Amino acid sequence: MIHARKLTRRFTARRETVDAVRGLDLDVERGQLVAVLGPNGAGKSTSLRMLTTLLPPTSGTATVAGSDIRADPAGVRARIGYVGQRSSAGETFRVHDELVTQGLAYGLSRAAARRRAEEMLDLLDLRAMAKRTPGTLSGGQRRRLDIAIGLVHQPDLLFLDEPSTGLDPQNRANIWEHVRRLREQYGTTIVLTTHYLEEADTMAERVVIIDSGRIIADGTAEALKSDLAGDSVTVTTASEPEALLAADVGACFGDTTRETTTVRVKVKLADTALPEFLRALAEKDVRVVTATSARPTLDDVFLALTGRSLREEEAAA
Ligand SMILES: Nc1ncnc2c1ncn2[C@@H]1O[C@H](COP(=O)(O)OP(=O)(O)OP(=O)(O)O)[C@@H](O)[C@H]1O
Repeated sequence: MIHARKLTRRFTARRETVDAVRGLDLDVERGQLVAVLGPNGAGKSTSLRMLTTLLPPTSGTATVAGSDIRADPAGVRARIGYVGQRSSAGETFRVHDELVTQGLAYGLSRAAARRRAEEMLDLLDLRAMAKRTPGTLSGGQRRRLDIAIGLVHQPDLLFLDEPSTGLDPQNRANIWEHVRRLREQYGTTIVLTTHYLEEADTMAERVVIIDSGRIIADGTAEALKSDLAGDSVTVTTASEPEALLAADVGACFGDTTRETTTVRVKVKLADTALPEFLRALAEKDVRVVTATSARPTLDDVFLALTGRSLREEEAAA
């Protein structure tokens, strides 16, 4: 569905240049649900805008839904849907009429546009709002309308730029529910950007992490977490000298850090490492007060790769 090679985009504004995307190589197969994750300014939107032909690349090539983004942008646009960060719905038409109008704009016959509008009202649970104007919809409903508009021409591939940003947790979950339904019913390939680590982790089958215009990790959330971050086991000891001893023992298991009486060890699999570690500590007469194990998050993956916390950067932004 997508084959991008060395895509770059440089912006020049007021004599300042920004290399927003620096050599994007990406292959997405039909039917995949891919979440593109990264901090503010990482280049997510710019990448999507190049792949959707909204922005010409500075260099590089890409084939999207069978057409070259430079040689045949119209061919790309005919077969993809794109839902940007800003709402694409106007304010004057009612929801149903807006969907029909968008269908006509894509060249559907009036009958086909009506049929498709009906389908979209059901798929995105918008039927109760069919006669309302977009201005009267809630944030979540409006987002669903944007997605419905992006799907009117039945694209094989849908790009969603931060579909759940700005929504409360319940509406975010609801958007994901609809994204999943879309995939199950139509087999649509979906590429979306998100800031939400937990969403990318639990909802997408593939996570592409972008930082400073480059892909720094690509795989299933599980694989990224176990390959790049690993589990950890943490013990607190009864005294600081015992923690020093525990840190020595921990070093035999993996990278170990200590803070006063707390010792944290990175391990491959915490479930088996924790009892072994505790046995080794008992042999050295180290008195363990608490013992916990933790699975990594995608933030730990980002931290391992960049030395920065995505969560903290988002909070600061
Ligand atoms: N039209 C433009 N002119 C100049 N710089 C731009 C332009 N568009 C984007 N940039 C810069 O390119 C970089 C990447 O921006 P982009 O919007 O792709 O990031 P992003 O990962 O989507 O961020 P966010 O999560 O905040 O939407 C940023 O440094 C941004 O300021």
